[in-house]
Amino acid sequence: MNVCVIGTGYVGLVTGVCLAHMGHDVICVDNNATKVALMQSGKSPIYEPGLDELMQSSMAAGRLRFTTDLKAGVEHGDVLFIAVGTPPLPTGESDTRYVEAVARGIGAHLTGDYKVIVNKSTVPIGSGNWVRQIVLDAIASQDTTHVDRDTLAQSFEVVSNPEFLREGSAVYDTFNPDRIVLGGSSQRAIATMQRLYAPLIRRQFSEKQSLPAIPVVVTDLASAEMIKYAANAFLATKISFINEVANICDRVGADVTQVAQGIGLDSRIGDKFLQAGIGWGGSCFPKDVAALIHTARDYGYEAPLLNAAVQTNQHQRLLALEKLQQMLKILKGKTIGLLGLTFKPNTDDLRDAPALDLIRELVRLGAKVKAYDPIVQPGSHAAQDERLAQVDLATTPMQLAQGCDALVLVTDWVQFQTLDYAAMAAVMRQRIVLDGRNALAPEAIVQAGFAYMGIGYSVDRPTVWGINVQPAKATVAALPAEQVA
Ligand SMILES: NC(=O)c1ccc[n+]([C@@H]2O[C@H](COP(=O)([O-])OP(=O)(O)OC[C@H]3O[C@@H](n4cnc5c(N)ncnc54)[C@H](O)[C@@H]3O)[C@@H](O)[C@H]2O)c1
Ligand SMILES: O=c1ccn([C@@H]2O[C@H](COP(=O)(O)OP(=O)(O)O[C@H]3O[C@H](CO)[C@@H](O)[C@H](O)[C@H]3O)[C@@H](O)[C@H]2O)c(=O)[nH]1
Repeated sequence: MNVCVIGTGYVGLVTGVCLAHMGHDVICVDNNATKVALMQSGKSPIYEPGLDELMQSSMAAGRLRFTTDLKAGVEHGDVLFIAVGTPPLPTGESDTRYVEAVARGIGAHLTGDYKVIVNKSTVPIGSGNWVRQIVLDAIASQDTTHVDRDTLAQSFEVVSNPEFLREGSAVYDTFNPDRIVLGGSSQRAIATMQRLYAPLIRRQFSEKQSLPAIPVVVTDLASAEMIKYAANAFLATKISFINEVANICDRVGADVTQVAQGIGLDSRIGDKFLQAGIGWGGSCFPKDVAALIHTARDYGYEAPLLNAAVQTNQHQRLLALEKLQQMLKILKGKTIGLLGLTFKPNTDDLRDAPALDLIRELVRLGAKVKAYDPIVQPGSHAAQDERLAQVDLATTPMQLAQGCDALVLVTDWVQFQTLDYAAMAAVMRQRIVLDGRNALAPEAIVQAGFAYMGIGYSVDRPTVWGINVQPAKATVAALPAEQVA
């Protein structure tokens, strides 16, 4: 089928590339000419494992093109995906101006051939009908000579098809979704979408044909839109829940990693998204939970559970600061080294990253902040972010450790598990590791000469400190087990 994807951020680009890999003929449109030129040269503007290779092979096969020309894209596509950003406004409400601009642009270029307009962006409940109206308004003001306006008005339908991919595993997630959600009232539009996704649903394009077909949820527009918000809100709440349990573990002397394992084995709970740490961030959870709370408020409902999930997260995101203060007391003049900056591993995305809150507060308290991130390297695009202006970016973990009073693991990049911590300890001023993701082996870190703190770890494990442990006791606790009498 002929497909047009408008907006080539994480979602648009990955959707376009994967649909091309499935055999469709895809044009991706973006209004950022620099980005389009980069993609035309076969390079992805985002860091996403596996994307470049797939992109280049589909381009070579002639099934994937990039342009700034919306008209060409609209004329080409039987299915037109809207995949532009919906960032948060200061009120928490979703900023839908980019979706609106694209819907207007589509309406201005419709040809009279049947097209399905797909809301792939995460949009407020009710946006499907709103997009339809914007397209109709644009048709009404279209300067058409070739097709009458009634024909144009009947030539399209709107479907909601929310996206559930995660950054860092976006390609894998697109080819292996847990479900596909299609919202709309037109049988023809839904059938078109099912035809589009048929190779994916039956996994016909890959070697994974023996796996069961991917479930397709067909529903109305509003329910499809709500499924997206409810999924993200549930996952964010689940993380806030385990973080709250971790904070209690810290106080009572239990180990949250063991607790997570213990509850996760209950199939009603499940073992995913139970990793306690310094809070959830990224381009989606914070903005989507805020948008759902805002929608609830618009309808006179306060959504107390969602508000509590956000509140717990706000506390969690500054927990590292609290723990550093417990250990180092005065942070003014101290040097803190951050291991990782991005909101999660395998992405260069800094949107709403917990590291940014931590940097802001450490700088405010007079600490010097250094950071090492495998992707956000000095000179990289991501490193230009003005919120990193006061951060001394290191090019190696050793360079990071030099002169630090403490290291904080902020992002659980897998390579941080196997750094030469003994060598790093040797060049530090004080030897403290605060593992903000519970990603390291505490015993190995202590053996390398560090005092180790996790999030929600038990004090009865001799090598680990909890938040309520006084420094004197903690010094003893950090010694190798045989020396703790
Ligand atoms: N990032 C994710 O992991 C993810 C996952 C699921 C859903 N979503 C949702 O998908 C949507 C897109 O998110 P993203 O992170 O890919 O966004 P993004 O901000 O990374 O990218 C948006 C792209 O749209 C382009 N654009 C803006 N206005 C345009 C216009 N008028 N015409 C053409 N192009 C235009 C921008 O240049 C940019 O390249 C959002 O609603 C988001 O909530 C994101
Ligand atoms: O057990 C966990 C799991 C995640 N996180 C944090 O939660 C945030 C989000 O992580 P993740 O969900 O893996 O990343 P995203 O790429 O933001 O993906 C989420 O947001 C996307 C955008 O809506 C959705 O499509 C995905 O389904 C949803 O998982 C990150 O800061 C993680 O560090 C934890 O703290 N503990």
